Amino acid sequence: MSKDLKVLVSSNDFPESAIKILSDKFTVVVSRYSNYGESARTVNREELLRLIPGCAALVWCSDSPITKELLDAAGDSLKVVATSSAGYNHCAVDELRARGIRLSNTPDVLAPAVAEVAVSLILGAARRLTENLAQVRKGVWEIGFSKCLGQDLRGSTVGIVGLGGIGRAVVKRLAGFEVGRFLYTGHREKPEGKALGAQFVSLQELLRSSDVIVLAAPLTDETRRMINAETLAMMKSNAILVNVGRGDLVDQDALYDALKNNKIYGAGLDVTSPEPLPRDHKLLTLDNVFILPHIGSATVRTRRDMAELAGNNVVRALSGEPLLTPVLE
Ligand SMILES: O=CC(=O)O
Repeated sequence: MSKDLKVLVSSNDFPESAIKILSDKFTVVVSRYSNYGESARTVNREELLRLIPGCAALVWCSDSPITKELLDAAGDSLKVVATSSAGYNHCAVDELRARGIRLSNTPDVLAPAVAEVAVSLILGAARRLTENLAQVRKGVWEIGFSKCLGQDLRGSTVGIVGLGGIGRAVVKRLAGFEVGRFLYTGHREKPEGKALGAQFVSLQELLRSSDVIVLAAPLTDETRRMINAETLAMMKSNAILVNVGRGDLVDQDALYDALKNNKIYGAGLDVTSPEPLPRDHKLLTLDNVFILPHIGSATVRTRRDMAELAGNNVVRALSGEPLLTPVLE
């Protein structure tokens, strides 16, 4: 390891403790800009193109796409990309593979925080928080024996699509809500499912039986728009759909139609397509959707843990050791 090796950090808000992990060993170059907001992203793109030539590692701090243009500018010196995120659908995996560049992500460390947001979304949709909060703002409180009544989690069937770290953390957190039964679906039955008392079923069975459906799957060609007009039609009329994965898991036009026509009860979304969702988007006209601005992992501790894991992956890669959390070795 040597200070001759340069590491580029793609955003100016990367935690100090993670910068230190890198700067103890390498020369660290940090972008002057953040990646949040379209205008910052635009200037940051130029900044990164300017800074990346000669860098051995790139720490990526957002879910904006890593472009071929950036990888071309990096050239042969780039050995590893460490994305500070669990999802890596923005990471041009095929390009990295073709160039022999290693890739790491930050799974697991964010599962508890994302699961907390999943629980918030379930409660937000089940207890109709969008319309109830609007009542408070308007000064018109209409709660009676028939108006604005929500749904109980107690006794409900909760279906998890994708029993990875986040899915499992959701089940653990919901256990205290006296849920009736947990179902899950995915590529195969998992021993962890049994340990959690969750039953493995097909996607169709999960959609037909669940009162609450939590999408905790990565975005891949297989999962893209897995929730569409056809699969929404399989859901119960009291179903609540929660998405903490990626916006493109859901066909939003079909979701809008299902919510508008009360084909399902409600939705809670931490992720949308695009992000930010435009202020005039039709989903924002509905009372029965509770939307958050992609804050799943946004706690001080979790963002720091993610950043430090990304930093340690760079250290491992540049010392010729196996990555801690590899996507591409
Ligand atoms: O969405 C957040 C992540 O993938 O880390």
